Amino acid sequence: MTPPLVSIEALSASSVREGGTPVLRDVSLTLERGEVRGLVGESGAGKSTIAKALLGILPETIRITGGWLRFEGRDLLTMPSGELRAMRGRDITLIPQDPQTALNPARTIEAQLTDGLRMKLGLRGTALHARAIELLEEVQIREPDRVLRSYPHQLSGGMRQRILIAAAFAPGPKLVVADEPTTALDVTVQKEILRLMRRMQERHGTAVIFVTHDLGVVAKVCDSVTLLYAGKVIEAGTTADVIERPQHAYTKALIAAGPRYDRPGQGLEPVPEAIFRQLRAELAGTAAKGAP
Ligand SMILES: Nc1ncnc2c1ncn2[C@@H]1O[C@H](COP(=O)(O)OP(=O)(O)OP(=O)(O)O)[C@@H](O)[C@H]1O
Repeated sequence: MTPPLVSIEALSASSVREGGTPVLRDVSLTLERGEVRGLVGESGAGKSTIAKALLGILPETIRITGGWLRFEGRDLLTMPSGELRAMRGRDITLIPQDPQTALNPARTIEAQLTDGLRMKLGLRGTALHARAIELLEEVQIREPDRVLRSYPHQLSGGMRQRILIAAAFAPGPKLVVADEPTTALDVTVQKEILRLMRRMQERHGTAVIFVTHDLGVVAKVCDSVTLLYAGKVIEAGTTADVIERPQHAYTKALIAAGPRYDRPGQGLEPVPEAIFRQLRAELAGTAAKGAP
């Protein structure tokens, strides 16, 4: 039987910097080929830690204390670093949060876009240039020749994010990790970028881990969702199930808190303090269960 594309089993991690504070608590999730899964939670929930673990770029100050992280059945945590490096940027790519800082201000778009194509796909010369043009056309950038000659500061945030999306899909990856790819953009541009991401994902059949704090974004682009709080999975399922029939009080409160793309103007209730008390009690229960 083919293993899922990504399989995370009982993954636990702690922060060395914060005196051993748990960062992930027994997190399990799977991602099938072509599936788009939202990883949702507020700041500090552990979303980026999971994303970084998948890309093999966890900082030394975060230590994995248990569990498995498999990609096509192979454990990424024990994979030799050379293999992991070869896989990163080819089989697993990243769309970063902030298009402003992700691009080098001193190099043209063409120089940056073609780096990956040269290294990962071995393209050279006119074939390289032609592929760069094609990529920009695919993300609906007009005048791609001019854009390739530009420097990042000459382009808008939305244009820069389109370029990073093109770069992430260029090597034909099996998995794209999108780390809050629309947070730094204004609302109208956000919607365009979400539509573009979904179109690219469908066209290429790529699986996506979509990191976001916004359930509205999940409703728009994700097939499934895993909701985290303080490193623990609170609720997971298909997007339709979780949004239409949330089981946990925290999920219900987040949905009420909005913003909801499908119900503009509704919501915006803050999450009640009683729900955070309940979450903290549940976390204390987890810690007690895990203790020797
Ligand atoms: N480099 C690091 N070293 C040690 N601990 C870290 C590091 N980065 C984050 N942490 C801790 O790990 C926990 C989870 O952080 P993480 O960045 O994964 O959350 P997040 O859900 O992605 O939040 P955000 O939306 O703010 O990015 C937090 O308690 C944080 O303090």
